[in-house]
Amino acid sequence: MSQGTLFIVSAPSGAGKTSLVRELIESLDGIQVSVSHTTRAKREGEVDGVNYHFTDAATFEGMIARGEFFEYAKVFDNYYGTSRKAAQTVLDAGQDVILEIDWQGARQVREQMPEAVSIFILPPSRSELERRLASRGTDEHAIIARRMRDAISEMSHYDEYDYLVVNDDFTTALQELQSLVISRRLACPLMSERHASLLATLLSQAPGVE
Ligand SMILES: Nc1nc2c(ncn2[C@@H]2O[C@H](COP(=O)(O)OP(=O)(O)O)[C@@H](O)[C@H]2O)c(=O)[nH]1
Ligand SMILES: Nc1ncnc2c1ncn2[C@@H]1O[C@H](COP(=O)(O)OP(=O)(O)O)[C@@H](O)[C@H]1O
Repeated sequence: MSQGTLFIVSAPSGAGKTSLVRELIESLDGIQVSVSHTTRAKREGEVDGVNYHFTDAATFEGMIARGEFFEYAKVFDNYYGTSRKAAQTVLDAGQDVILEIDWQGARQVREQMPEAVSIFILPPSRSELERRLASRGTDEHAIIARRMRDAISEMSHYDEYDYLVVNDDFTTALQELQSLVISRRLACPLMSERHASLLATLLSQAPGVE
């Protein structure tokens, strides 16, 4: 079975990547998001095993020691990481997989899988980023201030990515993400099995063709 494509999606906190990725996987078949592990506290409404695998630091460090992470990093003083199992299970099923990770994790993934496609999502302005962080209603003022400070260093890595999407109008940004996934699927070197068998038929027994 052919392997799916691995997409990396990064953005400063509050830019809208979780909302966009959720809509993207609902709107397209054959694509899933990998569920990360984290040591950060669960927010109201979040479900263990769905939004994240919520773990304590000792468990996370045990997984690091056993080499169970494909990538991991410390972000806002907490550990976040993608287990090898989480990403590989989806890819082996022939599905595309999205990793919602920070720039440090993105670097680790590119080293191991240079064919991964990376996308950076930008907010339309700093003030709108702050407004979104506040309007989400999930974080205290101090946490929002910390995320705003770290947003600039996260965004400074934009040029390590293959594509940039500005999340100003949500529908436009979603359409751009859909186009990136679809165009990757149509790319020749990643020919699907359907295209491979069509081409085998078209190019075989071609009587009279030089
Ligand atoms: N390296 C890495 N970063 C992650 C992973 N999961 C999430 N992150 C990063 O951690 C940041 C904080 O995530 P979170 O606390 O859920 O806040 P949110 O992005 O504002 O929803 C995100 O912006 C991601 O960039 C992961 O598995 N690996
Ligand atoms: N294009 C957009 N316009 C206005 N609000 C948005 C847009 N995209 C996302 N949001 C809102 O901004 C907040 C942060 O989005 P979220 O997906 O949680 O961001 P992230 O995962 O990048 O931290 C949420 O309340 C979300 O509904």
